[in-house]
Amino acid sequence: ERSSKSFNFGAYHPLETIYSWMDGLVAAHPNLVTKEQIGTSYEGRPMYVLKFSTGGDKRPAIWVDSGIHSREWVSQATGVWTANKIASDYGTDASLTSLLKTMDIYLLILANPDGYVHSHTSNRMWRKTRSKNPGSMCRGVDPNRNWDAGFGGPGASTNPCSDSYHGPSPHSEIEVKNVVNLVKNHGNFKSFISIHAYSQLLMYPYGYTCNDALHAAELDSVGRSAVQKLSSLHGTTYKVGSICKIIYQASGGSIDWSYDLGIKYSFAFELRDTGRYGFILPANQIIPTASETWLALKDIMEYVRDH
Ligand SMILES: O=C(CO)C[C@@H](Cc1ccccc1)C(=O)O
Ligand SMILES: [Zn+2]
Repeated sequence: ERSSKSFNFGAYHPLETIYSWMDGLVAAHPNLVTKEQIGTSYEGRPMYVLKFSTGGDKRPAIWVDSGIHSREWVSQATGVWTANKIASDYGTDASLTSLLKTMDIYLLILANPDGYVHSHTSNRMWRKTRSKNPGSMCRGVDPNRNWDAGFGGPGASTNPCSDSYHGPSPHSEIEVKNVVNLVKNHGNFKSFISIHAYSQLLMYPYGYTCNDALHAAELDSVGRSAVQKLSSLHGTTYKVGSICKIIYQASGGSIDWSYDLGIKYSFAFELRDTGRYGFILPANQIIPTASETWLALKDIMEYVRDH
């Protein structure tokens, strides 16, 4: 079977390839990485988180998810590269090693597995889940409008055929429910980071309102520091701000839910680019994108570790 050595991080891979690569990563780093199934998707596919831990029980933890919107392929590819980076650098990168002495990292690479398969096999531009909507020919709920945070408010659609359809009720989507259950049962997450593409933005709550979050000033300064590190690698420029102010009002978003649950350090990345290729980012930009993004992720994680 393919060892993780020969894996091409600079390509977009189908679900099965990513899943078998995950098994290879776990096998190669048994004292650091475990794979936990957090549930299944609507169509019955397993949902796996990679847990990076050096011990303890329910240590303070950092959540990172990618691929909640299936068409944003550089997001899932960045998740794969990041998983490998953490496993490879543990033990040599002093800062990461010290972080993993006291904290755990949970990484959900394929947050929307059904949508990801659909975007590979049927419709490259598919964004939502693949659930059936009663009384409609249109499938799917926007998993980033389905969280119990300003649910159903402005910035989401009531139309099942819309790409921002919020669904019949909060957490109606099993893919969302699985994450909600894990995060609530764990109870010790300090940071919740969701990776999207594209626009080159680092955002913090809120999306459901343009009123400032209590910790907006702190989150803004953490964000600015992180994007400075990001830009230092290839000169890629990002904007920083609250979701509502920097792009648009969006209700039911994941990081609004995590923030209101008390997970202060909640952020959403919008990776490359700014519209030239959009969702169809050439594969030769995966590694540069993931590499620069890691500098920002690491900066945020170090801040969380130290505060
Ligand atoms: O998918 C997008 C393209 O990645 C933009 C994201 C912006 C967003 C991100 C986090 C929370 C709420 C909205 C969205 O509309 O859900
Ligand atoms: Zn998105």
